Amino acid sequence: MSMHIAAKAGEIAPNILLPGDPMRAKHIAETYLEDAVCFNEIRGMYGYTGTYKGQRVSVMGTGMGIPSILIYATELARDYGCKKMIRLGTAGAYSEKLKALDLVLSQATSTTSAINDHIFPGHYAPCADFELLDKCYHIARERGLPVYVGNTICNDHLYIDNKEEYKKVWADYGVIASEMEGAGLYTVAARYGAKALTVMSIVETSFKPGAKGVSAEDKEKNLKDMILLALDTAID
Ligand SMILES: O=P(O)(O)O[C@H]1O[C@H](CO)[C@@H](O)[C@H]1O
Ligand SMILES: O=c1cc[nH]c(=O)[nH]1
Repeated sequence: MSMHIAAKAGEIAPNILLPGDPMRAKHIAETYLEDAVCFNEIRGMYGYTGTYKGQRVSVMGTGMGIPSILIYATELARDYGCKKMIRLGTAGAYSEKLKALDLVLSQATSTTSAINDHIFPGHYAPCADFELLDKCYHIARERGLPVYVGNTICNDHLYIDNKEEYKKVWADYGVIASEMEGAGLYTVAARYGAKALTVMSIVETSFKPGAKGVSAEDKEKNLKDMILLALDTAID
């Protein structure tokens, strides 16, 4: 067991999905994994291991924000040997071409966080593992999913004054969407020799059509599409 994860050695699979929301981890395990066994309940951060298409896969929540995911991703990669770490989460649109429920694969991530300022003598550029990114993109295209790949921003805040002006600065330089954990995940994965990718669904956009008009059925289909995309990317 590590400081925040109760699993014994070998109870967590090398390939793991990492939603921010622990209840989403529970939903994925109960709905998409066979023979899922819970390996963590510490702090309500549920983690499960089961099988998908005959292969062992784990899923665990990470909480919100870089400090939270840094703790879990470090323990999973360093102490449990996780090798493929796929974050799946929700995001805000910065590019005008994105609409609600589009999928975004974070190729690289800018950040407002200072996590790396004390490690490097310059500015580190956290990026996705190319193999995972390439595989995920091609599966999404084969399935006809609305998928976009690009630089994203990992913010330390969700709420900010003058949000539209703030977004425009990043969007003017090609940043397409925002979330709050990816830079931590990509940095830790690199440090411990794991492959990482962030897959996101757009839930907030000030552009048309916005997220408010989206039906419950479309949301459910989008969640299912994203989970199956992440699972098929995660297996060997
Ligand atoms: O849906 P998740 O994975 O939590 O991701 C996004 O949603 C949360 C904010 O609502 C932040 O954690 C952000 O990164
Ligand atoms: O704008 C948004 C929406 C969801 N999650 C974020 O981090 N930002």
